[in-house]
Amino acid sequence: MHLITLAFALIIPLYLFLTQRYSKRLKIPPGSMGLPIVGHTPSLLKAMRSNKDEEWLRERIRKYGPISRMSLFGTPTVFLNGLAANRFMYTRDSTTVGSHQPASIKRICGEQNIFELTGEDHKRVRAALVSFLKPDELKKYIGKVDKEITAHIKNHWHEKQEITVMPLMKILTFNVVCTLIFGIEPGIRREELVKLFEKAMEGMLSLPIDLPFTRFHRSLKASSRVKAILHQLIREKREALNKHNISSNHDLISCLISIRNDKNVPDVSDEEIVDNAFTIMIGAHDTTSILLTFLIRLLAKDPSTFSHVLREQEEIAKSKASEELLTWEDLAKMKYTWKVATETLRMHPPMTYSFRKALKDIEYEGYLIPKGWQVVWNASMTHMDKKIFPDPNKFNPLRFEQLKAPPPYSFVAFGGGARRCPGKELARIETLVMIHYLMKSGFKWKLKVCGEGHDFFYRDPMPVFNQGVDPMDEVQKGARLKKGMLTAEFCQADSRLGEEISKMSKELPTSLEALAQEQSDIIQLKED
Ligand code: HEM
Repeated sequence: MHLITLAFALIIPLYLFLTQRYSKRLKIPPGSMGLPIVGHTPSLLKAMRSNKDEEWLRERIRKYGPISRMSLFGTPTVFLNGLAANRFMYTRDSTTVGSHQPASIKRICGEQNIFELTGEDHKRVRAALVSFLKPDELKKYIGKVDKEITAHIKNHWHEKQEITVMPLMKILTFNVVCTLIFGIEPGIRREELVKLFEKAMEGMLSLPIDLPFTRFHRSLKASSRVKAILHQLIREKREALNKHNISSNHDLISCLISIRNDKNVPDVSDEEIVDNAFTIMIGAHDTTSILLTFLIRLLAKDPSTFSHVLREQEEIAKSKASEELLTWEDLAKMKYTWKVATETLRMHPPMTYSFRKALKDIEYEGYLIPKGWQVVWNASMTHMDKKIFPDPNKFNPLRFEQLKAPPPYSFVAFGGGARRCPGKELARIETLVMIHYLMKSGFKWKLKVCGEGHDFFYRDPMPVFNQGVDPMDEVQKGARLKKGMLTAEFCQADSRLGEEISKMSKELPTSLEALAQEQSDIIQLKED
């Protein structure tokens, strides 16, 4: 009898709790859907293009709280913010949230790109990419990266008084990725690809309206040309592999072609290879070039950090013969330099927005995220949360030296969870090798004034540098540069610059080297 009473005493409250919980009608988050069709897209893109998107989002948070609804890129969207939101989104399983990109990205990168794949397909393609990008495998390629970087410095930095950093970093990371991912040697094909990729990038975050005058249309055209080249490349590599002219670890594409499942059939289809090689090229070269540009800029502004990095790199250089290539063990010694890079990523993460799609109704913080809606969050807003990173506007690499690591999902420059960046190791290798050779070559650099305004970059969707930042007094006063000292200019390698090049010369430069040279010449000429 006592047992029956006890059972009722437990079961009835549990029943009431559950029925109340699920009969409670969850509310859709507060907010609005903005203008018909375009929703909030133009307003957010405008804010990004004037580097005010965080302000724009904070205004929403002030108005509606950390969860609100809006309409972005033609899709009903829930915007989430904060550490709890990062944790929530990165730890959802693949049956609750699917990866999802704005329609423009999906169309330009292709339906089979890893960001679009879910469940088993995502696991399979990710595993194939990781088999090439994992540290144990990448160790073998440090020599290749080393050679690309020393050649780059020799061609673009030595004996120059001024350089434009961003376009050069793009050329550098493009070349590294061309070697490692595509296995394409320098030449006409690389040159065609670099231009096509830049064009494809321009329409990544745009309204997907495919009309001849839209950015989206131009990007789509560029991406289909790239994909045709990639299909041709696959045919050539397959033949070379069959004839044993190259091995399966020659580059990422050869590796993907060679992976077979337990039924001995190719594990990754040609479409998947093309879409993912394309996506990786965009993800890999833009992100790392942006990290390097901000890093060079921050080093120019902080002599004490500069000399600390210099000491670390000199120690490593001393232990090596003059032409000896860097090794995995050398990179492991560059601990301080990587902390400086990590702090750079905290302050200026190249990728800030993540997109997912609710695959079922989701309850979050008492609100309903309806099935089919897009979820967007600016994960790296936590990088500037003073409760997590005290004095967040201060560039302080030592914060990553302290024993207390930031809480999980607060430092998210490389994302988190099942979709965290598999290219982090390659980005680390490129960054450390580049900084090593800049220091070893004895360069020092100052920022050069070449424009007005406080905002030195904006997002489109990746950071683009405005011309002219942080004037250095000595340069402004016209002090002479010491011999051998480089002035790092941060100028935009965008279409405006392209237009100027076209105006000055009917014939565009044909080689990448010439392109870089032209860009700095133009800046030189403007100053004259
Ligand atoms: C500084 C350099 C880099 C940064 C800051 C960066 C950042 C990120 C972030 C934030 C994500 C997650 C996006 C999300 O959750 O929505 C991501 C994913 C990804 N990244 Fe990177 N990345 C970098 C370099 C690279 C490189 C060098 C490669 C390839 C060689 C690469 C390949 C990828 C791929 C394939 C994904 C998708 C992973 C998946 O969905 O499973 N990234 N990256």
